[in-house]
Amino acid sequence: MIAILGAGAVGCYYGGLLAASGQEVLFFAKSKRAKILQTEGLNIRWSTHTQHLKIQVTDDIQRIREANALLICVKANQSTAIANQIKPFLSTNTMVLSMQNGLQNAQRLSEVFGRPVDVAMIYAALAMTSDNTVSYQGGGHLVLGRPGDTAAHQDALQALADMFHKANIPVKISANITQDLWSKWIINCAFNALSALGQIAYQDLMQQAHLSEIINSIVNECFALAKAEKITLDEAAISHQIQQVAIQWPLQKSSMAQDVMAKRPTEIAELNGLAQAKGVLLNLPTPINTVLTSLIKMQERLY
Ligand SMILES: NC(=O)C1=CN([C@@H]2O[C@H](COP(=O)(O)OP(=O)(O)OC[C@H]3O[C@@H](n4cnc5c(N)ncnc54)[C@H](OP(=O)(O)O)[C@@H]3O)[C@@H](O)[C@H]2O)C=CC1
Ligand SMILES: CC(C)(CO)C(=O)C(=O)O
Repeated sequence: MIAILGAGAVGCYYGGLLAASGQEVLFFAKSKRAKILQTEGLNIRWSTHTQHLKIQVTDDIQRIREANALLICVKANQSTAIANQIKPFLSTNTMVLSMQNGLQNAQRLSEVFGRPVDVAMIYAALAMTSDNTVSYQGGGHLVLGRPGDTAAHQDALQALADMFHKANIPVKISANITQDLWSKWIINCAFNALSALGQIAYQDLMQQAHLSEIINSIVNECFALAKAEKITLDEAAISHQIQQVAIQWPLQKSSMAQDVMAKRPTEIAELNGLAQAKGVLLNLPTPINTVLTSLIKMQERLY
């Protein structure tokens, strides 16, 4: 059984596609959402039509013990709490995959579980538009890896890749997971907080010269942090990907924009807040990441 922990945008989209491919999937959700999903089913809203799926859902965390694969789809700021909650029920054979943004999820989860955890970087634009509807705005491919990987772990990654391939989800196993994690993290630092503060979609964001200048500054601060940590990045490729975000997902607002709109705690500490923290440690200036972190924290105080 594939366990989907967290029936939000990412959990519902990827879990829904895995279930639609005929694989056994059990969604773990909080009781209100579990009830709605179990009785009314899950909708995936594509641009042309809405796909309706009957799915299996529970709020009984103990059933994690039945899982062959566990996909962690809660926000990164909930990783440690949820890991402690499920640890007593997690079988030693269960493959664990973090499907979250941020640089620190695998390390956090593996510290609690006492074993390695794989990560998936998600290049998709998704949003919940009701308790049982996820709206797809584009993309969808995954990049998988295990931080600190050695060849011995390739079988587990291949098994996870096969699981996604069966559902026609494009997957790449990373040749350099640290580099890929940083690249995705920089993209999130560039867009998530700005989109949240302005409740602005990526196309509108990039069309405004003063905002794209801020994005350049955020990215340059992150590049300097990477250099100081001796992480080799393909800076031109990341800058290109940043331009592509507005082209591929013009109407998407970041997952942080969705959090602010719903008055939920954000992942700011994992994104621009982490850049700020790294800057302090490395004695490097990160003024723009620091200001964005403060502004998002002020938003959170207004809830
Ligand atoms: N949305 C997107 O397009 C993308 C998101 N991501 C990343 O994916 C990760 C997931 O994001 P996303 O799906 O958007 O977030 P959502 O907030 O939509 O989903 C997270 C879900 O987990 C649930 N949850 C939290 N704690 C528990 C718990 N103890 N038991 C069961 N369920 C729980 C939440 O419920 P509740 O809200 O009630 O707390 C919520 O439904 C994040 O790291 C995000 O940055 C990455 C790429 C794209
Ligand atoms: C890929 C992207 C930028 C899509 O919106 C995302 O990761 C997020 O919103 O958190």
